[in-house]
Amino acid sequence: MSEQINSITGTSDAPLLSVTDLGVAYDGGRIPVLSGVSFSLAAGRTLGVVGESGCGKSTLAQALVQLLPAGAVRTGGRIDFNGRELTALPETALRDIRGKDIAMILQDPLSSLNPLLRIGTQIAEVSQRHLKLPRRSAWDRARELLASVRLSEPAQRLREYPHQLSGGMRQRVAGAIALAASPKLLIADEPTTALDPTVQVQYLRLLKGLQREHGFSMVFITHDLGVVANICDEVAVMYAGRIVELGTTADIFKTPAHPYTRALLDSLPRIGERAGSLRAISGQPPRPGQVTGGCAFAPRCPHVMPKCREASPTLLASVAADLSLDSSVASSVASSPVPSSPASTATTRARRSLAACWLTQVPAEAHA
Ligand SMILES: Nc1ncnc2c1ncn2[C@@H]1O[C@H](COP(=O)(O)OP(=O)(O)OP(=O)(O)O)[C@@H](O)[C@H]1O
Repeated sequence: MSEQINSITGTSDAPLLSVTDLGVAYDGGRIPVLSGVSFSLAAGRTLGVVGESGCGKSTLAQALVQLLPAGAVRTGGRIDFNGRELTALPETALRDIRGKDIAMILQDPLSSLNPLLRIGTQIAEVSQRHLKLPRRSAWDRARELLASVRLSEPAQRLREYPHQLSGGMRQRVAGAIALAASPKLLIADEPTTALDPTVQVQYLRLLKGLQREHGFSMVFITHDLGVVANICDEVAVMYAGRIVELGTTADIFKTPAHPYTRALLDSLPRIGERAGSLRAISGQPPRPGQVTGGCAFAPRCPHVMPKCREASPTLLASVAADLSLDSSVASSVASSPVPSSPASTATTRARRSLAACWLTQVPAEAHA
């Protein structure tokens, strides 16, 4: 599976991060919240993880650093990072990796910053701990990091406390802390959601610039496809705890295959529309534990077929769905071992992405 996914990203290098068939469940393992999640990410690339609220994005972020909340357990799968299987490491080894090789930026920096400690102390302690810098050098580095996240008067900011800064400034401090030990992977969980739109744009530019400079990979979690378009090389679209479409940002935006991806794109405001006029997708996503068999999106899908309610499709090679195809043509695309005539037409639009949808799947040989 990961070999196939790598071929989508267009990178031949061994991935920095590889997630295979990851499952997580709450309530001591009884309520599945992530199922069969697989993807890989090469060095220096950014994967956007996108989906509506409650689809499992933050749970995935927590699972990546092996910091699931109480009551949640990994039910299967593995996570490989930088040549090591994270899911097999003891907690002591994980503690060395978190904050050093893998850093996180969360939506609300107040929840990650200590209100009682000066900004400088909080940044310096990361490089003291993980890079073993002496205190003086760690403070010098903290000042440089504050300058690199474009915080004005860095020397003065070092002596301030989180409450003395605006939300945008605090998020820059969170960025400086995340970069303090030169991580290979940055996981950013909705880092711009709480910021004003203009500050959001500045912050995304900053992150992209820092990534170019330092070369880290990013998993960027967001419900906002507009943000994805700005910052991500690849996109994983999540629905009800599964990845339903995975491909390059260009493919996902130009030729979305999964009806849910289309619905997300259709919900974006169009040029000329009033700001805030986001069209909601009708219906609600299922809550964890409510998914019973079949495709979880079937109850909301305008292209649902009987098969969709019977069995859950896995993430397989897809064509850019011509959703005007009637369902008989669509099912021939899905089930024919050698593409028949209408399917051949469809395979001319075959592209390098995966989708978990009966309507859009084609046999692997059609991609040759
Ligand atoms: N500690 C918990 N115990 C039980 N269920 C939980 C817990 N934390 C989250 N959940 C449920 O797991 C599902 C996935 O939550 P998660 O926070 O990962 O989704 P999300 O996509 O990040 O949503 P949002 O965008 O709103 O943050 C949700 O239905 C949520 O209610």
